Amino acid sequence: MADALLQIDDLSAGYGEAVVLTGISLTLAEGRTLALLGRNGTGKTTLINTLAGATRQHGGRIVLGGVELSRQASHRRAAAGIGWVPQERNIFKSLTVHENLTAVARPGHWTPERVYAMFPRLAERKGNLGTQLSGGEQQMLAVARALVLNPRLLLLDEPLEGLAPIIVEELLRVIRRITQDDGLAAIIVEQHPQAVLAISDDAAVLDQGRLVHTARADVLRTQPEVLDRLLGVAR
Ligand SMILES: Nc1ncnc2c1ncn2[C@@H]1O[C@H](COP(=O)(O)OP(=O)(O)OP(=O)(O)O)[C@@H](O)[C@H]1O
Repeated sequence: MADALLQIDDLSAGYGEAVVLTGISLTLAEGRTLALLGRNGTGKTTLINTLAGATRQHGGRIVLGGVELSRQASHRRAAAGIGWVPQERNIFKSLTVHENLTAVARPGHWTPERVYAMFPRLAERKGNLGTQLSGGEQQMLAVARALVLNPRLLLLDEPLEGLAPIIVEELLRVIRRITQDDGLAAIIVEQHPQAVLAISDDAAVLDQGRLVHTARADVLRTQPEVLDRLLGVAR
C-alpha cells in the first residue's frame, strides 16, 4: 500500500543471536488501530519493542511515514513519530505527574493541558510523584506521556493488564477517543481480544513469531471459532 503510515516488510528480530520474529509483513494506514493478538510468548511484545527500537533486528524493513526506522536508535524513532507505552509502563517515578509530561512534551496537538482534560484523574494528581500513583493512574500517565510526544503511531503493550474493571473502562474510553475521534494510528497488544477488537479497525494474530492471521477487527469479533483456534479463547 503506497500511502500506508507504517510498512513492515519481511521483518525478523529477537534478542542477541536469538530470532523470535520471522517473516513479518504488515501495513497500517494513517489513523487506523490494529489489535495485535496471540497466545503467551508468541512475540507480541517483541514486535512492539522492535518497532520502538528495543530489540535486535536481524532482517527486513520498518518504514514510518516514508522514513526507514530499521537501524535508528529509540530516541530517533520517538522523534520520527513512535509513541511507545511499554508493558512495564516506565514512568519517571521520582518526578511528579506534571514533570513526567513536561520532561518529554514536544510541540503539537497534545499539550499537557489537553491530556489533563482527557484524564481528569491525572489533573487531580498533577503534583503527586509517580510513586504515589495507583497502578491505573501510572498506566494513564504512561499513555499521557506518549501522547505529549505528539506521535504519529501509538504503541500500547497490554495497557489493560492488571487494572481494576472501572479503570479498564476508563482507559478503553480514552484510547477509543484518541484513536477514533482524533485519528491517531495505534497498535494495541492484548491477551483478551474482545475489549480491544471492539475499539480496533484491524487485527493481526501472531503464533510462534509469525503472522498467522489478519482480518478486520469487526469480522474477527464475530468469529468465536477462529478466535478459539488462534488464541484458545472464544470470548
Ligand atoms: N529479553 C529477552 N531475551 C531473550 N528472549 C526473550 C526476551 N524477551 C522475550 N523473549 C522470548 O521471546 C519470545 C516472545 O516473547 P514476547 O514477550 O514477545 O511474547 P508475547 O506474545 O508478548 O507474550 P506475553 O503475552 O506473555 O507477554 C518468548 O519465547 C520469550 O521467551
